[in-house]
Amino acid sequence: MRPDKPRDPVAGPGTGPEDPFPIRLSGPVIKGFGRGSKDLGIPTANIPADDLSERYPDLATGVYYGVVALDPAKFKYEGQESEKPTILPAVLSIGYNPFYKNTVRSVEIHIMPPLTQPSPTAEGQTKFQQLPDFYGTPLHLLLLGYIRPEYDYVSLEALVEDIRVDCEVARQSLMREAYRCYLGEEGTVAAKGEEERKWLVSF
Ligand SMILES: Cc1cc2nc3c(=O)[nH]c(=O)nc-3n(C[C@H](O)[C@H](O)[C@H](O)COP(=O)(O)O)c2cc1C
Ligand SMILES: Nc1ncnc2c1ncn2[C@@H]1O[C@H](COP(=O)(O)OP(=O)(O)O)[C@@H](O)[C@H]1O
Ligand SMILES: [Mg+2]
Repeated sequence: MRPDKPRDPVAGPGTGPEDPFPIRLSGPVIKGFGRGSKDLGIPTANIPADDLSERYPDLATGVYYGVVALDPAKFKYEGQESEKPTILPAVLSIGYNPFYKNTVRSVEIHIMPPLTQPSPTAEGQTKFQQLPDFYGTPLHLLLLGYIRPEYDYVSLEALVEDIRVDCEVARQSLMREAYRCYLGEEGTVAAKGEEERKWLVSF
């Protein structure tokens, strides 16, 4: 069960991602149990978790933050005109969803709006970003940090509120100079994270 204590506003070292991060994960967006949008109002793009245990046998289950890109041949983010994919902030869970007692591990990614836009999940708000569906679209994900373990919750509302806080922790963590460069925004140090950014947008 979720421990009853206040949450840290950021996660991971301020100096930038530390071993084993950044971690590259990718795959086509597949169907999950359909609970994200329907039960929680939080859509999560699921990608296959099959080769995780082989590639990262020690990767802890839990909640992570990172950045994602979607194949522009199949999905364009609002306002995106060119074939250059938009890199967006993301928060995700890797695990068994103890609240739902899943028996297989899943990777579920909630894609957030750019950091330059106001947060729709600031305290007191629960307007998680809802995009048009993009099932089947190839997705590249760069894991940059670990936030917390997965928990069971006393109620659905408690789970939703903790995921809202995860979104804020992810945002604040990614806002830091040493992480923001992975989003490839103007004004950030271009050289840093360049190789990872190149991989992110190559489909
Ligand atoms: C940031 C984030 C944190 C999550 N944390 C938990 C958690 O602590 N416990 C849990 O049971 N599920 C957690 N979930 C998973 C949700 O329960 C899951 O996304 C939901 O069941 C949707 O599943 P579906 O994609 O199969 O429809 C989390 C999801 C996200 C995106
Ligand atoms: N902000 C978002 N983040 C992730 N997926 C989103 C988002 N907005 C819409 N989607 C779409 O919603 C789908 C996920 O909804 P969800 O209810 O979790 O269903 P499933 O159980 O099939 O994963 C994604 O596969 C994607 O097509
Ligand atoms: Mg999902």
